[in-house]
Amino acid sequence: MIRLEQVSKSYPHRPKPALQRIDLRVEPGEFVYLTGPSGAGKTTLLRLLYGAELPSQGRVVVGGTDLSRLAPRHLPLLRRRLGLVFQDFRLLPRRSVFDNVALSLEVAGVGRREVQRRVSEVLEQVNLASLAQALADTLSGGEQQRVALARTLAPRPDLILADEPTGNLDPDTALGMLRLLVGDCVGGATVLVATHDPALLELVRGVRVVNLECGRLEECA
Ligand SMILES: Nc1ncnc2c1ncn2[C@@H]1O[C@H](COP(=O)(O)OP(=O)(O)OP(=O)(O)O)[C@@H](O)[C@H]1O
Repeated sequence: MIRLEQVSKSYPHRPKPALQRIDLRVEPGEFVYLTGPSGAGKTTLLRLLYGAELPSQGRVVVGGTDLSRLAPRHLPLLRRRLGLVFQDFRLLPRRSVFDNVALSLEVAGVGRREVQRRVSEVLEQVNLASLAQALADTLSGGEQQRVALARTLAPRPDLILADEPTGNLDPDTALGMLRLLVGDCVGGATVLVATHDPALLELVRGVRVVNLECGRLEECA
């Protein structure tokens, strides 16, 4: 699903590269934690995977598409197969939970009936069915983050990239969120979760951990 070959990324006016000669393979359906201290290059790596940055050297291949060569006009097509989860999830505050999730399908051209069906299904999965008609800004932080996750899951992405998805959540709520990302509701998608928080790694065990230190990669047992 993901293949990075000798990928380096340097930013202008920065003495050190953000990423150095990274090799990484992630198989379809795999769940991977991407860890490392602040500034190690986690966000940069994710940005390369959704085409927000180009590598300075090396190849970035996502779902068979070489992003290092992709023309910008083809990016929207690739992004349709991706689901992004950020700490700053930006819901439409005065719209209902249902509408916030439905929008992600409507922009993809999904018909009304199918929108109804899929939004209901995904709200069940993230345990928000009872709040479907609530306005987004009346929800708790954890509930809002689950709406954001539902919005990401509804179009059934092949690859989910999450950057500090539990950043603002208390440990119990963070665990709930991670269980969703590891569980059935991602529908077999490949999931990459970036975090600098070691406590998060304790929450879900038995998953692959890939560690970045100063732009270099090491696999942890
Ligand atoms: N747009 C940019 N322009 C210049 N330098 C950047 C840019 N984005 C990131 N960097 C630099 O690249 C390095 C890696 O940053 P990055 O945000 O990828 O790290 P991170 O591991 O995600 O950190 P954090 O956990 O704090 O979010 C840092 O030194 C950062 O200052």
